[in-house]
Amino acid sequence: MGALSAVGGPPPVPGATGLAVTGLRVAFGDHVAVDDLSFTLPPGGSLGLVGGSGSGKSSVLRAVCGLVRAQAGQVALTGGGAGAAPGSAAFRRRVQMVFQDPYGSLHPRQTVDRQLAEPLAIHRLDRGAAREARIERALAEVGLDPGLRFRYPHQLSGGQRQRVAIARALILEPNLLLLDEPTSALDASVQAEVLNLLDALRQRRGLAFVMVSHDLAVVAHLCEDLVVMARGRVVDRLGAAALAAGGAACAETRALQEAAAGFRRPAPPVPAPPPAMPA
Ligand SMILES: Nc1ncnc2c1ncn2[C@@H]1O[C@H](COP(=O)(O)OP(=O)(O)OP(=O)(O)O)[C@@H](O)[C@H]1O
Repeated sequence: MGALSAVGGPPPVPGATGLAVTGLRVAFGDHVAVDDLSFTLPPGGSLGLVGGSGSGKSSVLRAVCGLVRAQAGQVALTGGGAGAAPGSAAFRRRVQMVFQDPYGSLHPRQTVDRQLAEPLAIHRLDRGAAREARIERALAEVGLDPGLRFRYPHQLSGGQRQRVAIARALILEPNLLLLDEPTSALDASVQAEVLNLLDALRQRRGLAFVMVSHDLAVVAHLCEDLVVMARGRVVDRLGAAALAAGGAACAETRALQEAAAGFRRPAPPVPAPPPAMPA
């Protein structure tokens, strides 16, 4: 990614869903990973969760979608999704997660077709022509060639695997995507393709995003707002434009900005113009 750039975000669409997390606490034994954490995501909005390693970012996403049990706090959908209670089938349909490592999140012995059909079967949406139509649409939406439909994960590139994982998340037509470092396992050029795909899907479908990333440039590119975490707590909240402008007031945010600047690759040298031909 290049310099940090702010995004405007799509206008809210009717039925767009948001998220309210209040007083969330997640502990693993004696270790408190998330401590009294609250944030809101407006319907159709996009929020980046950033912070150092071990600050609790992934635990927040896992608690929101019910993969880990929260010891305290509330998770509620707002906007069009209000009323779908955590744990209900309606919530599981509306909220989908995309993981960092598509190799780990896809079943190694199942074809793309089967991976995409499974959520449809769970939610009883696989009757008759609906199964075919949904699978074909999901593949097209993530730009995957229909010829890859009966391949296994090991027969795909890393970028193709992550597209399958995104298609699997989209096939139930969710309103909120939880993205846990969705591009960090990919090569830089493929990262940009997948980020552009996510951005386009968000605009097209009016999706809301919560995205965890180490990479401030990635988050600033895709998200309008950022929450900075340290030691399981929120220590800063700022807009992508403020992040791009630099000079955050919070020490943790500044440290992330400095780390991002330190890792930014220098621009490639501009080739010298060819020598002028004698007249
Ligand atoms: N299943 C688990 N069992 C025990 N401890 C866990 C578990 N999951 C996370 N932790 C611990 O909780 C803390 C927060 O982890 P978490 O993965 O949420 O952080 P993170 O900010 O996403 O880190 P990273 O950026 O390195 O992925 C860490 O100290 C981690 O070791």
